[in-house]
Amino acid sequence: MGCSPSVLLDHIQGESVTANQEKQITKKSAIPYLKKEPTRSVVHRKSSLPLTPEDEPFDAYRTPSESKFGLLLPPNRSPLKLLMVFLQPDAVSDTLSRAADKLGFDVTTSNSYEGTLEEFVSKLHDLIVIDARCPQRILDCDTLCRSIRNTRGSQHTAAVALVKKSAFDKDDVTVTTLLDSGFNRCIVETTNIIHYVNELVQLKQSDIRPLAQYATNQSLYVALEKCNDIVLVTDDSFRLQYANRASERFLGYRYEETLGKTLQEQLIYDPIQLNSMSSSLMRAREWQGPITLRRKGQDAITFTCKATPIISAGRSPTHFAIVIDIHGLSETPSTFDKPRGSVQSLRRTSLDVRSVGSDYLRRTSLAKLSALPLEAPITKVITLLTQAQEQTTPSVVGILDKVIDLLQNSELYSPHLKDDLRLRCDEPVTSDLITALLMQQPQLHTSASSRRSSNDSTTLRSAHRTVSKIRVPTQIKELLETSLTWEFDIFRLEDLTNKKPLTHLGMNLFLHFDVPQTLNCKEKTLFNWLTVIEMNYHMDNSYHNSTHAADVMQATAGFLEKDRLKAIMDPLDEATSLLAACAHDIDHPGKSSAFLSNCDNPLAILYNDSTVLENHHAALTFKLTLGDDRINIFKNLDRETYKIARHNVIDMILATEMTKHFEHLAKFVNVFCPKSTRSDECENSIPITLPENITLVKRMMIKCADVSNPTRPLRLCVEWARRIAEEYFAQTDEEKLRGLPVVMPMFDRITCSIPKSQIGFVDYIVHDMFEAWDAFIDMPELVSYMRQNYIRWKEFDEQGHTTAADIRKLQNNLIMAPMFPSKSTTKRNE
Ligand SMILES: Nc1ncnc2c1ncn2[C@@H]1O[C@@H]2COP(=O)(O)O[C@H]2[C@H]1O
Repeated sequence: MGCSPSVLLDHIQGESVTANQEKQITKKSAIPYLKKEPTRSVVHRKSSLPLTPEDEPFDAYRTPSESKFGLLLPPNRSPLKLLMVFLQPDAVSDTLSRAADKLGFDVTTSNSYEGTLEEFVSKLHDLIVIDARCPQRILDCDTLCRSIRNTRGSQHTAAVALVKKSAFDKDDVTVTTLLDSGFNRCIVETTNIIHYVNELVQLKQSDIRPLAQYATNQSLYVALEKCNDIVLVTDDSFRLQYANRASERFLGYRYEETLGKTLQEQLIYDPIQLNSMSSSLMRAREWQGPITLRRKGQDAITFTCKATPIISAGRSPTHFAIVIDIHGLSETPSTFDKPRGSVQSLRRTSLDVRSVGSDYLRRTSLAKLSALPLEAPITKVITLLTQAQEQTTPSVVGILDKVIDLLQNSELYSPHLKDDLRLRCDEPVTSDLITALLMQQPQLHTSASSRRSSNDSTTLRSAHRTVSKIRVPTQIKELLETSLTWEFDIFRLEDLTNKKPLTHLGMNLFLHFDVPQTLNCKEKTLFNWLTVIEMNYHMDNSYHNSTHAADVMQATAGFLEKDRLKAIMDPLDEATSLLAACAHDIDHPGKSSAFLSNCDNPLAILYNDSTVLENHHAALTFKLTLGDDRINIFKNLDRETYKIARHNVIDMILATEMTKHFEHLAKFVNVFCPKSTRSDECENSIPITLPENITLVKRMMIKCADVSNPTRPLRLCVEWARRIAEEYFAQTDEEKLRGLPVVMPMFDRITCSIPKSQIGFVDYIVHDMFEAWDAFIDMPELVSYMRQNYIRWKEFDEQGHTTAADIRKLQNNLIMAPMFPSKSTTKRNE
C-alpha cells in the first residue's frame, strides 16, 4: 500500500530530541556512559500529531534546523556490530575488544581476507576495524577495504584502519592512502582502554550514527517510490534532483528525462503558479496551491500541490520537496499501476488527519476545483487570493475571505440591491427606477391583489399581410438622408410615416449596410420582415413602440459606422446587429417584466419570471420570421450561417435586459478598459477580434443604443423622457387599479419629478456606460449631449418643471431650439 508523503515529512521533522540535545547528554555522562548506554527508546514525539492546521506548530515546516535530515534516527539495532580484523591477537586488539565490550558492541573477529569478506557479507557490521600495521604482503588492507566497499550495503558501515603511532607522527601518505581505499578514518594503536572507549564513542557519534541515518533515508526513498502522490525534489534553482515513480506514471516522463531539468522547462505549465510557489519557498515558507503540470504527449493537468523548503546547509533553502496530491484527478492514467488499486480506493484508506480543519477543507475543496482540467480566470483569481492570504495579516485574511466568498457566488455581475439603497439614495424616484430596472424578482404582493390571468395584449398579431412595394415620399427620403447622424429626428420620421418609422428607416439602413446581400435575400423579403416586425410593436405604448425600435436601430447603425467597429464587425455581425435592434422590444406590452410576473401573465409563467420580456422578444422574432416564407429573411442561409445569425440576434436581444446591466458593463470594461493598463498599452494588448470579445462589444452596442435617449440632442432627449415616464405612470395607474403591487410607486403622474428621474437614470445607468463606450468607439458627442442634457434637467427641476404637463410646455420652446449642438460641444476635451 502506498503512503502519504505528508506523513513522511512529519517523520523527517517530527523528532523531539535533536542531535544537539543528544550531544549534550553524551557530554554530561562521559563517565557513567561507560556503564550505561542511553537507550533509543527514550526518544518520543513531544506531542501527538496535530489534528487541524491550527494545532500545528506555527513554523512546523519552516525552522531551518528542523528541516535537516540529521534528525532521522538510526535503525534501532542493538547492540552495534563490530568486526575486528587482526592477523594475530595482541595487546592492542585485546584493548580494543575490551573497550568495545564495555560499550556493548557485539564483537566478531577475523584474521584473513576471505574470512573477513564472508563474515561481513553475512552480518553487515556497523563498524569494521582492520589492523593496518602488518605488512601489505601479509594483509593488504587497501584491497580488503575496497572489496568491502564493493559489497552491497557497505555504505552503511564505518571502516576504520588501526595504524601505528608513527603514521600520525610522520608526515607520510599512509593515512591518505587508507582513506582513499574506503576507510572512514584511522585510529592509532594503543593499550589504553579509555582511549579506545573514547574513540569508539566518537566513531559511534560521528560515523556509525550518520551512516545508519543514511540507511533510514534509503527506506524513505523506498517509501517515496511506493507512494501514490507525485514527489519531486529540486535544488534551490528548481532543477529536478529526484522524481518518484508516481511522477513517471502520471506525467509520463522517465526519471532520466526529468532529472537536471528545471521545473519550468519540464513540468510547470503556468509561470504565475511557479512564481507564486518560488516566492514562498525562497523565503523558506511552505507553499500550497494548485499546479498545472505538463504531461508527456497529453494535455496539461492541474493538481493540488504542497511544496516545502529544505535547508540542509546555511540559512537559505537548498532544496524544495514538492508533493503533488493526485487526489481529484478525474481520470486514472492508463499506465497506472493496477495491482495497487485505484487512486480513489487508496485515498479512502489514507486519511490525512490535518484535513479536518475547516479552513483547510475550504482550501482543499478549492484545490479540488482547480484540479479539474478546466480552469476559469475566476479560479485563478481565487487561487491567487488564497495564496496571498498565506502571506498577510489576520485582518487582511478576514477581508480576503469575504472577497473569496463573494467571488465564489455564481451571480458575480448581478447587482444585489444594497439594503440601504432607499436610505442612501436621496432621491426616491431614482431609487424606484433603478430598483425596478435592476432587480430580477418581481415585487412581493404588498397589497391585496386580484390574481387573474392577464388579458394583456401580448398575443401575436397577424404576421400575414401582403406587403406591396411602397414608394418613399420625398420628405421621408430627404429625412432619411440624415439617417446616420446622431441628431437624426426620429420623431419627425414617426410623423411622416404615420407611426411606421421602423419600416422606412429599417429599409434605408439595411440597404446602406448591404443586408440583402449578406442574408442572400430579396429586398422585398426584408421589407416584408420589417413591416411584420413593426406591426408587432404596440403603437399605443408611449415609449416601447416601433419608434423606439427605429431609434435603437438608428443608434446601432450610427455606431456601426465608426471605424473601431467597422474594423471588427463582419457583414453578418452588422446585419444581425441591425436585425436585433429592430426586433429587440417586439410586442412589448408597455409594462415591465415585474408587472407581468406580478399579474401571472402567461409570458411570466412561460419564462418562469426570468428575463420574461427579452425572452419573449427574441422568441417571437424567430417565431414570426420562420413562420412565413415571405418574411423569412434567413431562408437562403446555410445551416451554419443561420445558426450564427440566430445566436447573434438572440444574444443581443437578451443583452438588453436591464437586470444584467452591470454584468455586461463590467465585462466590457474589464476587457476593453482595464484599470491597470495605460491607454496606449490598452489599444495594443486587447485581443479585440476574439469572438467572445466581439460578442461583448455587440452586447454593449445594443445596450447603449437601447438607452441612448439621454445622449441625444435635448429636444429628442426630453421627448423620450416624457414618453418613458408616461409609460411608467400608466403602469402605476394600472397596478393601482388592479390592486397589484406597485413596482415603482414614485412614478405617480401627479407627484413624480421627471427631471429627477432623468438625473437618477443618468447617474446610475447611463453615465458610466457611455463614458466607457465613447472611450471605445470615439463618439464624444454622446458624452457631450449627455452632460448638457443633465445640466438642463437639473435646471428644469430647480425651476419646478416636474410633471409631464410641465415638460410638454417646455417642449414647445425646445422645438424652436436648434437640434445640432454648437461645434464646441462635440469636442472630446470639453
Ligand atoms: N430616459 C429614461 N429614463 C428612465 N428610464 C429609461 C429611460 N430610457 C430607458 N429607460 C429604461 O431603460 C430600459 C431599457 O430596457 P427597456 O427598453 O426594456 O426599458 C427601458 C426603460 O425601462
